[in-house]
Order: sequence, then structure tokens, then C-alpha cells
Amino acid sequence: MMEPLLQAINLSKDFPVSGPRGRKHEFRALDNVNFSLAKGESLGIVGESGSGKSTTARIVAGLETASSGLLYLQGAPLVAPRTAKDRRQRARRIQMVFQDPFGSLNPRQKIAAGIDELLTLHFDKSHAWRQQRTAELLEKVGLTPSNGTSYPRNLSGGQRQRVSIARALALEPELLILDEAVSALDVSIQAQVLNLLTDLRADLGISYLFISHDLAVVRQVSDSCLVMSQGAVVEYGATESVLDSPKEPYTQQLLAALPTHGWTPRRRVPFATHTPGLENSSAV
Ligand SMILES: Nc1ncnc2c1ncn2[C@@H]1O[C@H](COP(=O)(O)OP(=O)(O)OP(=O)(O)O)[C@@H](O)[C@H]1O
Repeated sequence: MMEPLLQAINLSKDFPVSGPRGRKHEFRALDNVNFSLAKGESLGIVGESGSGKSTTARIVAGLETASSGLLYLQGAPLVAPRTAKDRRQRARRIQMVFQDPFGSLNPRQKIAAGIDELLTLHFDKSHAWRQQRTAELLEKVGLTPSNGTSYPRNLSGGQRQRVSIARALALEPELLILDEAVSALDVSIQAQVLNLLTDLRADLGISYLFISHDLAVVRQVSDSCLVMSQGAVVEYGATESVLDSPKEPYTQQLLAALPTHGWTPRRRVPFATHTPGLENSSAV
């Protein structure tokens, strides 16, 4: 059998929280989560708000540390990054795209200059190479050279999300984590970005961890699907079988409560400070 690209074994996360009268206790946000992801596979993670989807994603990206459990990338243990160098190394292999690209793009930097800066940080290559690579990346995500000379404010939401994807791809990661990456987009733009993601996966053989509230979107882009509730895995299997013949009442309820047209997810609040190499994130 092929070695999985990513394997999560009994991932758990306890957050320290203050209770009534300031008493500290631990809140279990993730409880023994297991999954694996093959090279080129797309795994959807679904569940209601607070079920632990983003915490799982943040641990895989190295933005959060698991309280217990193990992660393997191509058979080698992934340990929590401690230094800037560790973070850069993790960022080269695992990139994350968030819901709101606005927060992560420097408003005073033109799009192409931002990509060039990333390439400079991560690759010891010539100016000419970086210029060519920037042009290639823009083209790959369906942006024009003139988009490259624009500021983020001059682009639409869909274009900005394409920029985020280009920036993530710039580092040639093996895994792209998409955390509600299309949730804030209008339905027609969402469809275009989903098509782009499908094409990129076919083209590059990259794997996706695709987090979404929207089961219709997950159905479109995921081969397998993990359903989470209260930090635990409720159901896990091929997307078609989980979504067409859900075994668990929780999954059945999620399907029955599919978001209707016009539903808007809540905006995320950034958790931490800026980390070079994971600049696509509004949360780092
Ligand atoms: N830094 C933190 N400190 C304390 N609790 C946290 C922290 N981060 C997340 N949690 C809690 O952990 C649980 C899981 O949160 P998480 O963001 O992973 O859920 P989610 O499924 O991604 O939800 P949403 O879709 O609303 O973002 C929630 O109850 C959340 O309040």
C-alpha cells in the first residue's frame, strides 16, 4: 500500500480556559482524531461551528501544538515548529489558505512584489528566475500580469483569493490546507475558485485538507470526508458514501441542515502574529 502523505494519530488538544470565578481548567477541543491523506488526495473536514476543524488544520500547519498525538508527513514525524527556521521549513511543505485574504495581504504592496518577496525568503534564486516564477504563478491561478501590478484593494474578493492560492503554491507545498477558503465568496465566484482548485490538484498532484461548513462544496472537491463533532471524529470515509449514505445521526442532521442560499459564515478572528512563510493566513 502507498505510504500516506499525512497521517494523524490520536491528535488531541486541550486549551486552558478560565471558568467561573477565574478558575482555570482545560477544554478538550480535539479528542483522539485520526485520519490519513494520500498524495494527491483531497480530504474534506466538516462539522458545525466549534467542532474542531480549524484546530485540526492549525495543528497540521504548525500554528498550534497538539496536547498529545502524532503527525507524520511522508512517514516522518512532524514536530511542532519552535524556531523561525522550523516554521519556514514547515511552510515549504504545508501551506494554508484562509477565508479572508485581505488581512494577510500587505495593503501597500503590489501583488507581484509580495510574491517576489516570498520567493526571495524561501529560494536562493536570481531576480530573473523570481520574475518568471511570479508570472507563472499568476497565470496558474488565472490572474493577468496587470493584476500583478495592482494593490490588493484593487482586486475583487475572488481575485484576492486567487492571489492567496498563488502565494501558497509559490512554496511548492505537498499539502494545501484550505480553511473556509471559498466561504466568503459569491456563489458564482466560489464555483470558479473551486474549479481552479480542482484543476491545480490534477495538474500538480498536490493534496488538500479542505475545511468547510458547506457540504455541497466538500462534495465537489473532496475524495474523502471527515465529519467532526465536539472535537471527535463522528464519521470518516469516501465522500460519496459519507454524504450519500450517512451512517451517523449527526451526519444525517448536518445534511438535513445544509446552508441555504445567502448563508454567510462568521468571520474569523486572528489568533497570533505574522509569521513569514505563512503569510496567506489572516491568522498568522
Ligand atoms: N485558543 C483557544 N482557546 C480556547 N478555546 C479555543 C481556542 N481555539 C479554539 N478553541 C475552542 O475549541 C473548539 C474548536 O474550535 P475550532 O475553531 O477548531 O472549531 P471549528 O470547527 O473550526 O469552528 P468554526 O467553524 O466556527 O471555526 C471551540 O469550542 C473553540 O471555542
